[in-house]
Amino acid sequence: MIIRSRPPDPTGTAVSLSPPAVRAEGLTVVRGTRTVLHGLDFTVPRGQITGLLGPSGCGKSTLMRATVGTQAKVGGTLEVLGLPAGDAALRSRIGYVTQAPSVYDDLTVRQNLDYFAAILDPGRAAAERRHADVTRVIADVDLTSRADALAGNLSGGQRSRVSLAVALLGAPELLVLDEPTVGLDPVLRRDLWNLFHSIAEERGTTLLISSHVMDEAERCHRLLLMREGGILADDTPEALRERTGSDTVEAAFLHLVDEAVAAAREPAPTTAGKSPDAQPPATGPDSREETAR
Ligand SMILES: Nc1ncnc2c1ncn2[C@@H]1O[C@H](COP(=O)(O)OP(=O)(O)OP(=O)(O)O)[C@@H](O)[C@H]1O
Repeated sequence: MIIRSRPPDPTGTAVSLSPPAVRAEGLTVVRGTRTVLHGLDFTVPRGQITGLLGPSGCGKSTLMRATVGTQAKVGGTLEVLGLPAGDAALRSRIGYVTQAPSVYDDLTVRQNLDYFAAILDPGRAAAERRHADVTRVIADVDLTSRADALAGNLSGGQRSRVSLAVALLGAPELLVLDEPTVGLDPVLRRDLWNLFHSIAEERGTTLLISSHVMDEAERCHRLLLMREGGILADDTPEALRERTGSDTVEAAFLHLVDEAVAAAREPAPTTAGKSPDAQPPATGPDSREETAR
């Protein structure tokens, strides 16, 4: 189990010895015949919660799939915990929750977790450790009282939390959560965000969490704001609000969209900037776009 007692250092100085949790340079992804991520540059610092926000279809899930190594046709540089994304050594170090809960309906909550724990940490010798890990993650997601209920008899929100519990097994260093709070009531959403913060602060885990609910942005340490397959901003919520003179991250986002649209209307500068609207055509002759991992 990897538990880091050192709290995240907002200056980044104390963690500078380890590579960032995620480092992307010129990250490009092609899905079908379309380029859906256009040469992204960003880093995700360790031990913090980074929110990945943007409208539906902007590429959040694609970026997450690339990060966990399940996306084909990924070009450019993408390093995760210092290794190339998709490296086999990363499998036990990353927890990933997709948008659709992936649990067996005909097994109880505990049986689901026992099953996944046995894959992650097999063998009789590990039985006691597995039992403790399963009990811990069920408590983490507040499902102890439903541990013996069939997953198929749980509510949608409870099933999502079983998926989250699976991702927490083994205490991964990086948790990638694709819209974990979608469809949850406000109380559960608040409780889950409290859990995310305690995981980051007490265990030093890095969380990359997508959402298209802008009020969740305020709960993150850092934000990657996305639009149309590009990164519109990479900053803290406070800095974004300050920079744009906005009261909320949502207003800051809209301000940045307006800026990007206005910039795209201006005559092309000599070199393209980082704005997605200033990128060359998605199907340009960059050979990296066709490189499958
Ligand atoms: N299997 C696929 N084949 C081709 N294109 C796809 C596929 N899946 C997604 N896309 C396209 O890739 C782009 C990015 O999709 P993605 O699912 O990453 O967006 P998203 O920001 O996660 O959206 P949402 O918030 O609705 O989940 C979209 O334009 C989408 O149409």
